[in-house]
Amino acid sequence: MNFYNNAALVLDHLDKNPGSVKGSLNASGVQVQGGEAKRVLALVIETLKYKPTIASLLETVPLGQLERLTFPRKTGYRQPSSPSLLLVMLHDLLLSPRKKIEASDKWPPKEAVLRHQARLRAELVRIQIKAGKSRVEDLAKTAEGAAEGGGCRYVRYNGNVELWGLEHLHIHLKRKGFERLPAEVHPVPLKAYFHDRHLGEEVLVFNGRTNWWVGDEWYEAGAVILQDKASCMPAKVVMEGWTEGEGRCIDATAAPGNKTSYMSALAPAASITAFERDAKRYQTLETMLRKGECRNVKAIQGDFLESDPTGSEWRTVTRILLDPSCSGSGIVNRLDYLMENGDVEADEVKAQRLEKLAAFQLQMILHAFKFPSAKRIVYSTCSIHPEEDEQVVLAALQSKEGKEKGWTLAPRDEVLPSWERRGRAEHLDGKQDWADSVIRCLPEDSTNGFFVSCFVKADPSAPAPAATSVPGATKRKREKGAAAVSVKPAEDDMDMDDAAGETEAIAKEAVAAKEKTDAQAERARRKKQAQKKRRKVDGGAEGGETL
Ligand SMILES: C[S@@+](CC[C@H](N)C(=O)[O-])C[C@H]1O[C@@H](n2cnc3c(N)ncnc32)[C@H](O)[C@@H]1O
Repeated sequence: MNFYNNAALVLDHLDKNPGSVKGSLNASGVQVQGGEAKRVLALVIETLKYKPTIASLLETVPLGQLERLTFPRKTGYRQPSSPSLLLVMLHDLLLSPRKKIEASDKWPPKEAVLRHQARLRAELVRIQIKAGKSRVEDLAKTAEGAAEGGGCRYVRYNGNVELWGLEHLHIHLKRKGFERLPAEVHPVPLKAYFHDRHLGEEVLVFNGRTNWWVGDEWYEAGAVILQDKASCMPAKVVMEGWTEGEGRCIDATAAPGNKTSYMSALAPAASITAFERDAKRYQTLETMLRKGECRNVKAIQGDFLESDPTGSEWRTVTRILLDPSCSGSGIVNRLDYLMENGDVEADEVKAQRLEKLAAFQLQMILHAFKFPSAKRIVYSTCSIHPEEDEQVVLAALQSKEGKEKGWTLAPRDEVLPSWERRGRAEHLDGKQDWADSVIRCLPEDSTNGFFVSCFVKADPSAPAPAATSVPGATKRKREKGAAAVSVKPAEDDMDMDDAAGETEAIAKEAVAAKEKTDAQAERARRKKQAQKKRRKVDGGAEGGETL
């Protein structure tokens, strides 16, 4: 497609010979005139405005590596791995008003880019969130801002990879020309870093434009992991004060495994079970755990809600992390909100979607409450909606299960106390101490939009009830309140470190998921009946984990 090839040629020329865009058009040998020349120039200028944004996208979605296509010279196609060709196509697909590559669908470079468009769009949203921009157009300004100092990038040192220690990482970074600063400085200088004051020594903060890890041996070995600060928080809070011999831990909704991997590194002696319901995401989890050398984690492909909390295998579980499917970040919805302004129908769809997600989230918490030895349950979302955050927490605290078992919120002292942005009391029955107990994060904090809460048992010393499980038995009681709208969002699950989801599809998928859930519930009911019959025949044997 000559239009894009021509614009790419001009950009290539500009890269090598800085000068005026018009001058480059003439000097690059591109044969266009009149209206077509103006069109090429406009594309070049617009692409230049967003170049840092597109470059960041290509770091995370390395199309040049993912698509190893070559085209015979005679076709006139440039390699899609040519950075400039990708730049101009990505500009048109993601950042132009039409959001479209103006070429035939059969043009191989376009086909190659479109294969990754869902991931690219999700990554763009992530960049937008990080930059705190409500409109994609504002990223052009961000690019200029980034040149002067930009946002932050968080790198977590993974102590599980035993070959190297944290001190060696500092030496490695020094060799790469980075200065370790004794305290926070904002904006972070391009060639400096410091450790995060809320999370501790293992989380290092760099300038948002740094990418030293690309091709770096530490990164390749899994000894450093790129993980947003907010996404580190739940793991840190759930493992707070963990002591050896204390009991087992569960990550109930684990894939892709960022938080599991951090839990594992924080307490290498802890025995952690990671549940993941979705088969494809389970594969990603396994890869992540293998790469991160999480030797203390056992991954299970299964539904956390189908585990039997009183089964012998789970009786010693003391800590549970719940980071369930959510609206895919409240920030995305903040953008939706701006687009949907005044659109009553869209508001209704949004409200229904949130209601269903909240019901599912509550169901997960109430299930976790049933683990007899549990004393610390962290519930987090990458949503900024109180419907999925404080209101779910409040419903859990006010539930029969929550009250009977004495669940309350951990005091602020135990939940990253120095983090200033806390919860909203108006959604927590006006209780300021509860609001202070929970954490909120916003893009203004140089993190993704996030929510973290921590339930603790008022009397953790209360004796655990005796095991009541039967081999192979599945206990899947529906929770009061959650039962009527029980929903398991399926493919809409999204974590901000996992840019694979398309949040726009949530509403439709939630409805589809509900139908699926109803069918599953019916199957589970039949299975239970059959098990009951079998148990009668077996005479009720003891023990055994259930899934
Ligand atoms: C927000 S993501 C979790 C991100 C993960 N904690 C991380 O930091 O990498 C939610 C995950 O939970 C899974 N999930 C949702 N409901 C589940 C359930 N009932 N049992 C097990 N996994 C579930 C989804 O498939 C999805 O992979």
